[in-house]
Amino acid sequence: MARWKESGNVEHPAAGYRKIFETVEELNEPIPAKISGVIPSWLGGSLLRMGPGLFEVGDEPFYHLFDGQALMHKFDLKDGQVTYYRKYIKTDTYVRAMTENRIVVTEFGTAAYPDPCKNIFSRFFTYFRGIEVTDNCIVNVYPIGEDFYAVTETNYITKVDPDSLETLKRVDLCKYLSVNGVTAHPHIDADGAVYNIGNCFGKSMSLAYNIVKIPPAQKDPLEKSQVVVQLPSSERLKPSYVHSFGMTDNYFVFVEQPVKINLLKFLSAWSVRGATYMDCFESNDSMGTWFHLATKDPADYLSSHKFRTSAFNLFHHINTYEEQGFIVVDLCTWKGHDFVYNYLYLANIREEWEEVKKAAMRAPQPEVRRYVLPLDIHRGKNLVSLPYTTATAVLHSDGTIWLEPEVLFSGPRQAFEFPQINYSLCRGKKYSFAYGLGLNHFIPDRIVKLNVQTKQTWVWQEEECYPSEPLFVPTPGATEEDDGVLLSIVVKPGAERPGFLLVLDATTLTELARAEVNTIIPVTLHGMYKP
Ligand SMILES: CCCCCCCCCCCCCCCC(=O)OC/C=C(C)/C=C/C=C(C)/C=C/C1=C(C)CCCC1(C)C
Ligand SMILES: [Fe+2]
Repeated sequence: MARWKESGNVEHPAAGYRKIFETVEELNEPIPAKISGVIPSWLGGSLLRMGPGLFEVGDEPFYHLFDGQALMHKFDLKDGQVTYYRKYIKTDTYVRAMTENRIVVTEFGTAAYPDPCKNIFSRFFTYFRGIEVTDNCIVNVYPIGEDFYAVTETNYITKVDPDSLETLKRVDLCKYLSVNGVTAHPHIDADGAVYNIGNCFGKSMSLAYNIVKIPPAQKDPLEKSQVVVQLPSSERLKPSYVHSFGMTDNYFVFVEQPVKINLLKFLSAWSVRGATYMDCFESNDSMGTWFHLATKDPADYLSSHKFRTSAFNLFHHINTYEEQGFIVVDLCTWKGHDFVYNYLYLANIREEWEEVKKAAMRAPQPEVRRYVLPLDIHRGKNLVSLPYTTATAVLHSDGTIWLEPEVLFSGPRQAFEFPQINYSLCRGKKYSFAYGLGLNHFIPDRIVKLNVQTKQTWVWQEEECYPSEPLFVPTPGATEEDDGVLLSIVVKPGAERPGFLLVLDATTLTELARAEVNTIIPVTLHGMYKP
C-alpha cells in the first residue's frame, strides 16, 4: 500500500516498485489492451520503449540497473484500439548468453567470467582477446534516416524493425566515425540530420569529445557521417562521462562533469577478473563542472570561453536556446561529484522502502537548474542581463567565467528526471514546458509538468503506480506549446491488469485514457513515439 505523507510525498511501504525490476518473458504476438476513457481519435502510431527485461541468465544474476538484457516494448494505437507487444533484442550479448546459459559479455555493473567448461588454455586466450564491448541496447531507440536503431552508449547500435520488433543487424559505429561510443540522446534536426557526442580515445591516448553528424535521409546516411567538431578533455587520460548534450540553432553545449572514466583503469580493468565498467569511474573532487561551447555551422570550438561552476552529475539536458546574446541551458542536475550510478545497483533499489530512503539520503541531491552563458565576455559584476532569470555569470581575473544557476525545481530527494519537451516545436528554442518522471528517493512514482518560466508544476500520481518517462505527442495543427498528450507506461503491481499505457492531457495532466494489459512491464528508460 502506498501512503501519503503530510508533505505531499508518497510512501511505498509495500515496496511494489520491486516488480519493475523483475524478469519477464517476451510475447509471441501483440496482446489487446482494455481501454478506459477516450483515446484522442488523431492518436495513431506506436510508442516504442527500451529497458532491461532479463535480470539474470541461468543462475547468474545481473547486479546493476543497466545490465539486464534489452527488451523492446511497443504499444500500438489505431482507431481507438490498443495492443501491447514486446521482444528481446537479439544482440550478440543476448544470443551468446542464451546459447551458453550464462553471462558471456561484461555489462555495466556485472562481470562475465570465462566459461568454466573450457580448458585452461582456451580460457587464458579468451581472457586476453581484449575488450569485448557490450551491445546490450537497453537505453533508447531512435531513427537514423528511414531506419530505427536500439542503442546503449557503446560503439554498437542495433537496427530493429519497429513493426515486428525483429532484430535486423548490429552496426559498429567505429567503422564510420572516430568515436569509442556515443550517447543514447542524439539531437535530430528538422531535416532529419542526427547529431551526437561521444568519447574519442584517439591514437596515443590523446583525448577528445567528438560531436558527430549523420546527414538527413539518403541511401545509407551512416556512410556519410562525420565528426564535425572536437572538444578537448579537461584531464589527460580521464574523459568525463557524457550522457547527453545541448544544441541550439547555432551552438553545441557540452557539460564536462566531474564523473570521470579513468582510461588506465578501463584498459587494465579488463584483464582483472571480475572488473566492470562501473569500476572504471572515479570522481574528480576539485574540477567542479565545466561548460564548453562550440558553434554549429561552421562547426568550431570556442576555446576562449572558460565557463565553470560547482560540481554536479548530469545525465539529461532538458533544452537549450539562444536569446539576446545568451545561451540558456536547462538541466536535470544531481549536486556533488559522487557518481549517481553508484546508487543504482539492483540490490539497493529492490530493498525495503525504509532502506531505499536511507540510501537516497546519502546520494547526490537532484535539482532542475538553469545556467546562462553570456556570449559577450567583458568585465563587470554579472554578465547575465536577461531580465527573467536570476542565473549569473561573473568573469574572474584568471579568465574563467563563474556561473551560478537559477533553480527551476527542487524538492528533497524528489527528482524531476527523464525530461521531455515538445521537441518538434521547441528544440533549441525558447520554451515554457518540460515534462518529467518524478523520482521519489530514486523510485519513479509520478509524472510532473514544469513551467520553466513560472516554475508552476502539475502532477499525475496514483496509489501503487510506477510510471515511466512521459513522451509528449502534439495535437495535429496545435497552436499552443502544450496542446497534446503525454504517453507513459505505468505499472500497478496489485491490479488485475498490472501494466498500462497512460494517456494524459498535456495541458492539465488529467487522465484521458488508459489501456491495460494483463502483464507486468519492467522498467523502461527511454523511447519514442512513431506516428
Ligand atoms: C525509469 C526509472 C528508473 C528507476 C531509477 C532511476 C534513477 C535514475 C537517477 C538518475 C538518472 C539517470 C539517468 C540514466 C539513464 C540511463 O538510461 O542510463 C543508462 C546508461 C547506460 C546503460 C550506459 C552504458 C554505458 C556503457 C556500457 C559505456 C561504456 C564505455 C565506458 C564506460 C568507457 C569506455 C567507452 C565505453 C565502452 C563506451
Ligand atoms: Fe538518458
